[in-house]
Amino acid sequence: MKLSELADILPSAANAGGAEDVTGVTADSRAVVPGTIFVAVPGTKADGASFAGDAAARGAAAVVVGETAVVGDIGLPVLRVAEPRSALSHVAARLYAGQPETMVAVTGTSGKTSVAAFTRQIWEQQGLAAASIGTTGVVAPGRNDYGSLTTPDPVALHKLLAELTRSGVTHASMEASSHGLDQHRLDGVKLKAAGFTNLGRDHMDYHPTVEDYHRAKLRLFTELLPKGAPAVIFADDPFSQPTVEAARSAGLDVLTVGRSGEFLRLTRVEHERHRQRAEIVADGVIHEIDLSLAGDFQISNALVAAGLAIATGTPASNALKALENLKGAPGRLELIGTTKTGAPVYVDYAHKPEALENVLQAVRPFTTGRVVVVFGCGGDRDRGKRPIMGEIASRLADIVIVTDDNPRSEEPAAIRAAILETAPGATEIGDRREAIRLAVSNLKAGDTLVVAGKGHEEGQTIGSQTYPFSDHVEVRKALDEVAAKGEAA
Ligand SMILES: CC(=O)N[C@H]1[C@@H](OP(=O)(O)OP(=O)(O)OC[C@H]2O[C@@H](n3ccc(=O)[nH]c3=O)[C@H](O)[C@@H]2O)O[C@H](CO)[C@@H](O)[C@@H]1O[C@H](C)C(=O)N[C@@H](C)C(=O)N[C@H](CCC(=O)O)C(=O)O
Ligand SMILES: Nc1ncnc2c1ncn2[C@@H]1O[C@H](COP(=O)(O)OP(=O)(O)OP(=O)(O)O)[C@@H](O)[C@H]1O
Ligand SMILES: N[C@H](CCC[C@H](N)C(=O)O)C(=O)O
Ligand SMILES: [Mg+2]
Repeated sequence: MKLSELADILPSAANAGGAEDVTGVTADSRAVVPGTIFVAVPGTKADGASFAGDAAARGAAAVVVGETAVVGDIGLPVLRVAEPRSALSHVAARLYAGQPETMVAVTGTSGKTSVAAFTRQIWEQQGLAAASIGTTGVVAPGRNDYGSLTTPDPVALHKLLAELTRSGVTHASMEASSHGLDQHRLDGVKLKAAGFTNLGRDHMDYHPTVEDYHRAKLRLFTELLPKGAPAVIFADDPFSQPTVEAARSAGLDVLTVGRSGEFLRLTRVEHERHRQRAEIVADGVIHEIDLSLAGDFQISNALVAAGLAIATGTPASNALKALENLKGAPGRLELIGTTKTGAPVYVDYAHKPEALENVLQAVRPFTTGRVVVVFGCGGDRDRGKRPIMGEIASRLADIVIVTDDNPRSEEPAAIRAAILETAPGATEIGDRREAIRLAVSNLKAGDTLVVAGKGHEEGQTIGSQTYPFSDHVEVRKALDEVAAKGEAA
């Protein structure tokens, strides 16, 4: 593609010269090869513009910078745009062309991974070639890649979307993180619909205020969805109303779901041990649905997913029927096993206050004994959530074991101490493996154990090293050990 063919995205490209072919785009000068457009974005640690010379030396076709960036004479077209990150996304979408015909995105503090996975599963059950993209990775026909970012950077994202499209995928659901929205990673994605789950405390290390955080999430509705497109909004959250208002003023077709929802109204829930029965009214018709998932919050996620599927063409009765076969996303209130006496052990990804609160409340109705929780807080992340999570754990669990969860560059004991400040009765065991062993070995009939914070993760990051570690594997081992001891005794 010629540079001038990108003139609608990069206005100054029209007369920049540069006859040679543009072969790619990147925001990292180290990834430049001859023919690449280098987009200099202002980062948290460095200003991309300071790498323009490096990009030129590696053969960049042109450099895209913000309006005020300072770039010396590098012998290349320097194209100025108002928002380099947005330009990066649009150029990536053009160069790595091809997107599944029906794409939806979901945002919210908690539930994104679950909703993205559920939406894919509903589509799959209709016989559609569907994919989901997010924290736990990419799942598509014949493909299950472990993930890293919740919303991939635009270059990786568009390469992926193009690949999925080539392999025949027509439907894709993706997570829109607040970082991703704030950094314009989704600006080049053509969305048919979007969903909102809830808003709680998160990423206070990145966003200055909760309002700023909410505003970043709202971009999905106010800037990315085309006018008239459906916005599926969970109705029972404190932030539902402001989200509905923002979506309405952006001219979207607002579809609310939940107990106070109008599009899908939840009228009754009966909790059973590892499943629940829900009554959902859609367009005046009552549907009785048996979900094989535990937790009220999973019903909320299932409703948002059903809303997205219906809004993009799946008949309501099919979408709701499909909820009966949903499988939870890996590490989201995932039942790993039970002790000999029947005490269930769950692995869950709750690593923020509202999530921990929800998961502990979710297991209470079917716990006749004690609720036991093992958790920690990540290092180099929001410090403010530590005492909040300590308080929640001691209020909602009967036994609290505070352990490590990716301490990263911080002193692990100091992280634990910040949690323990508000969880005075808790037991402190830094070694996560030991913490899990102790918790499992003390379980009695009627108890429920939740190992929270790492979910699907496969590593424990201590300092700058990531060691293989999986809650799933450790719980399994602990359950086997306890069973073996029981037999030996
Ligand atoms: C905090 C954050 O969001 N960082 C993102 C940000 O990086 P940054 O601002 O720190 O970049 P920087 O180091 O200051 O460098 C500025 C620019 O110079 C470039 N550079 C740098 C060095 C060089 O030699 N040449 C060069 O061109 C860098 O590639 C970058 O484009 O811009 C980069 C390029 O777009 C992103 O890749 C990077 O995401 C990193 C990988 C990251 O870890 N992000 C996490 C926090 C994240 O996005 N998480 C969310 C939310 C998860 C959740 O909800 O829990 C997610 O969607 O996963
Ligand atoms: N709708 C919900 N409301 C409250 N808590 C939820 C909800 N859905 C999930 N959770 C809790 O949050 C955890 C993470 O869920 P999920 O991975 O689906 O959310 P996410 O938004 O993708 O999170 P992340 O941003 O960390 O990837 C779950 O393990 C559970 O504890
Ligand atoms: N995407 C989140 C995941 C946090 C998971 C938790 N295990 C932790 O390490 O804090 C982050 O990197 O902040
Ligand atoms: Mg996620």
